Order: sequence, then C-alpha cells, then structure tokens
Amino acid sequence: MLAVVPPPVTVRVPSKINLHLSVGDVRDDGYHDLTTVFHALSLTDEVTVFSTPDAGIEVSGEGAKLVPTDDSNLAMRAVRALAEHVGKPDEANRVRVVIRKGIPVAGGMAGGSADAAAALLACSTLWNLDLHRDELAEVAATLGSDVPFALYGGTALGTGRGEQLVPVLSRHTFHWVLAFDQRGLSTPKVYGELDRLREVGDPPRIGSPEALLEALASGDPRRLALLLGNDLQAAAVSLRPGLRRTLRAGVTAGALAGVVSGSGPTCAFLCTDGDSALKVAAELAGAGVCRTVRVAHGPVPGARVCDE
Ligand SMILES: C[C@@](CO)(OP(=O)(O)O)[C@H](O)COP(=O)(O)OP(=O)(O)OC[C@H]1O[C@@H](n2ccc(N)nc2=O)[C@H](O)[C@@H]1O
Ligand SMILES: Nc1ncnc2c1ncn2[C@@H]1O[C@H](COP(=O)(O)OP(=O)(O)O)[C@@H](O)[C@H]1O
Repeated sequence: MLAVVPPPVTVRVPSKINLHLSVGDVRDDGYHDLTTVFHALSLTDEVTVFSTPDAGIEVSGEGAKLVPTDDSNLAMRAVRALAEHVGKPDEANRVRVVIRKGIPVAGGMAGGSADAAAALLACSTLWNLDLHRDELAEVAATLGSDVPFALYGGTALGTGRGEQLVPVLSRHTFHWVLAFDQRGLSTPKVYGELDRLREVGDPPRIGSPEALLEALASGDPRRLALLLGNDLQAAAVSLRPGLRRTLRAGVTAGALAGVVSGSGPTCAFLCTDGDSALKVAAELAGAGVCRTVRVAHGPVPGARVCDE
C-alpha cells in the first residue's frame, strides 16, 4: 500500500519591534532580565514545510545569503526540537523547510526567531499533532528568548529573558516606517556593549513601562511616540554611530518619533497614520541614511497557517 504524503504547510509569521526595552543587569547565566513591550508588525516571513526524503533548507528573499542553510538555522533547530519533544526525533530527517524572508537578517526584528516559531506551528500541523500554542511556546523558549512572542503576536509585555509573556491591550493600529541598515548587528555583541557602557559610566535607563502601556490603551500615536524607549539603543549607536543620523532623518521626514528596534540596527519610526508613513518612507529613502525602507503596521497576529 502507498503511504499518503501529507500536503505541505505554509505559515506566515510577523516581525517584532520593542516599544519599550528595559534591560537589567547581566545574570549568572549570561542573560539579562528584561521588561519589554513587544509589538508584532505586518512585515513578515513565510515558512513552508514539506514531508519528503529530500530533507534540507532553502532560503530566498531579504538577506537570504546571510542565513545559514545547515543545522544551525533556527527553523531547522525548531523542527528538530519539536520532533524530539513528541518523541519522534527521526521525523525531522524527513522535512524540507523553505523560507521566504521579508524580515531583515540580524536587524533586531527577530527574523530568525520568527522562522523558528513558524517552523514549530508548520510541523505541528504537518504531523497532525494538534498541540496548544502554549505547549509550542514551551518548546519555543528553548530555542531563543524572542521565539515565544512570534507565536502569539499582538502586543505583549515580556519579562524574564523575554520569554514570559502577558498580552497587552492595544486599541489602535499604529503605522511604522522601518529603516534597514547596510549590515546587521550581533545581539550578544550589543548586550556586551551595554554592559561595557554601564561599567565605564551610567547610561540613562528608561525605567518602567506603565505610562507606555496607558498610551497603548489610549490608542493615541502622539502619546505613544513620547514614550518609546530602548536601553540597548545607546549600545547599538555606540557600535554603529551612523544610526544617530538615521534616527534624526526619520523625525525630520515627519515621523512622530524613532527608536532602534531591539538590538538594532533597524530603526522604527512611528507615524500619525498610513498616509504619513508613506510620505516619511519616501523622504527617508531619498535621504541616503539607510539601505532600504519599508512601511508596516501593528499589532498583527502571531504565526498563522496560510490557506492556499
Ligand atoms: C534584543 C532582543 C530584544 O527583543 O531582540 P533582537 O534585537 O535580537 O531581535 C532580544 O532580547 C534577543 O532575543 P534573542 O535573539 O531570542 O536572543 P537569544 O537567542 O535568547 O540570546 C542571544 C544572546 O543575546 C543575549 N541576551 C538575550 C536575551 C536576554 N534577555 N539577555 C541577553 O543577554 C545573550 O548574550 C544571548 O546569548
Ligand atoms: N532562519 C533564520 N533567519 C535569519 N537568521 C537566522 C536564521 N537562522 C539562524 N539565523 C542566524 O541568526 C542571526 C540573528 O538573526 P535575526 O534573528 O534575523 O536577527 P536579530 O537577532 O537581530 O533579531 C543571524 O545572523 C543568522 O546568522
């Protein structure tokens, strides 16, 4: 009898920015305790998994050449972690993963984490596992601090190393312009640079997110703009001084405010509405301060299976 091959499964998954990223001191395990507000954006990756003896990984799109296609790829690590979690480690050897990237690589927008989250949901569907998102999130947290958020999306308060999540009320769709830099920045290097800056001085800390959470609930982008903050921004700017110019250029172009996304170097600019975002994007693209620009809105849902 012929075995039935399940049809491929495609999952679309959002990027994230951190509206608020407060970084505590370095812990004994090398991580930093965070208080962060994640916000999922409409700039997405797509991950398709195929059941096939021709296992492997293919990547196309934004920054594809920079993404590993061996077992270190976060999506492939996710496939293996899920197969082991359900006690069928060999299943991972029969999966082909195809990634179409829209999220910049090493851009502070959690693209690798997004692909891992997408691969978890896609394989859970391919293998008919019927797992609850919370169980997938437990596996996700073993892969990286940002991976659970990509499963849930929306806007969420993250604590611990970023993996403990509580949804946040956000009434409004916010409009953003994203400025991609020429090259990425390494997340551990940016955290290391913040530790160094804190050893030699006393860079300001952004404090607690209460006011920002109230601004989100109000839905007023002008209120939110005043409260965007990121403790890693000083470290990212220290490693990539040109980001100062990018941040200024976005505001000159008409954005309400700009912030470095996570560990950078992508800068996110909040705009009053969708039309303003298009104007800011056009002007910023002509300012010569970044490699490319995108418009996006948020919050959007987390990883979702696409109906084809
Ligand atoms: C900075 C943030 C903000 O959301 O995002 P990105 O800019 O990378 O997208 C995250 O904290 C990145 O999370 P993620 O990229 O999943 O990091 P992980 O793989 O868990 O850790 C990579 C490395 O970052 C540092 N790290 C990460 C998280 C954390 N709370 N403290 C840390 O010090 C550690 O050096 C760790 O070895
Ligand atoms: N599927 C993937 N997509 C992007 N990067 C990946 C992936 N798998 C592994 N990586 C590695 O993870 C690093 C961090 O990438 P990414 O998650 O895009 O950025 P960030 O941590 O800044 O949000 C990259 O330099 C790349 O080598």
